[in-house]
Amino acid sequence: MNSTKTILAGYSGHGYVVTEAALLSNIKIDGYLEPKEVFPNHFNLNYLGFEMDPNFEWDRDINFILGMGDNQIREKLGRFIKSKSKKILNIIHPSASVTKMLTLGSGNFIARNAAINPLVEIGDYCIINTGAIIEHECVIENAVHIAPGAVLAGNVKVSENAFIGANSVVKQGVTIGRNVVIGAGSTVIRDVPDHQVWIGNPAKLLKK
Ligand SMILES: CC(=O)SCCNC(=O)CCNC(=O)[C@H](O)C(C)(C)COP(=O)(O)OP(=O)(O)OC[C@H]1O[C@@H](n2cnc3c(N)ncnc32)[C@H](O)[C@@H]1OP(=O)(O)O
Repeated sequence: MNSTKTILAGYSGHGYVVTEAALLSNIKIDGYLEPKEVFPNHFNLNYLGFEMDPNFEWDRDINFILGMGDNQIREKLGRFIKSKSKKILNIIHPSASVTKMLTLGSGNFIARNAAINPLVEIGDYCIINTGAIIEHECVIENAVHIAPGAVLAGNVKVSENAFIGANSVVKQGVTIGRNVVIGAGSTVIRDVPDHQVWIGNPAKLLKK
């Protein structure tokens, strides 16, 4: 009998979306982790404490699901969980259309109606959100969030911790730097250096 528990870390807005996708994928969630019990408890999950609590029992047989939307928090927790030699599941909504020719790390979430074409590489702890389109040969590094409806044309590279805003478009071959934020509805036609916020069409620097 398999006694491995599956536990969701982070049970609020984004966590609800991940929870629904997991349940639709027939993944049973044994409970959630938060600093405090969450009300209302929309999915009637069991409260199992907080992973940063010194009394948390790491020696149990646990697989984790990451439910937090913030890139840096998600990456930090993902690395911490891995340091405890625990597995972090990828959650893929059953309606997502995902190539078999995908290289995928762990702790990722691929949301409802996302589309991912061949030869894409995705690292760990990423969110490919609702209806996002990831075209051929894109490379997405760790802890990236591609927000709902965003389109990455072919051969785009998105570096660690970047956030590509809702409904934005990134032209083929463009590289997005680390910790970059692309504002909602932007069209990015040239490379964006690390640690910058760009907006508009064509996208331009808002701030560093
Ligand atoms: C499931 C989910 O919900 S996932 C989340 C999806 N959410 C998104 O995609 C939102 C992405 N975030 C944004 O677009 C934000 O507006 C940011 C990060 C680009 C900028 O945020 P802030 O730093 O707070 O900027 P702020 O709101 O002060 O605006 C600064 C200026 O930029 C303009 N601006 C802000 N965002 C945008 C945008 N997306 N496109 C065009 N102009 C913009 C503002 O009008 C303002 O211009 P002004 O100075 O002439 O008045």
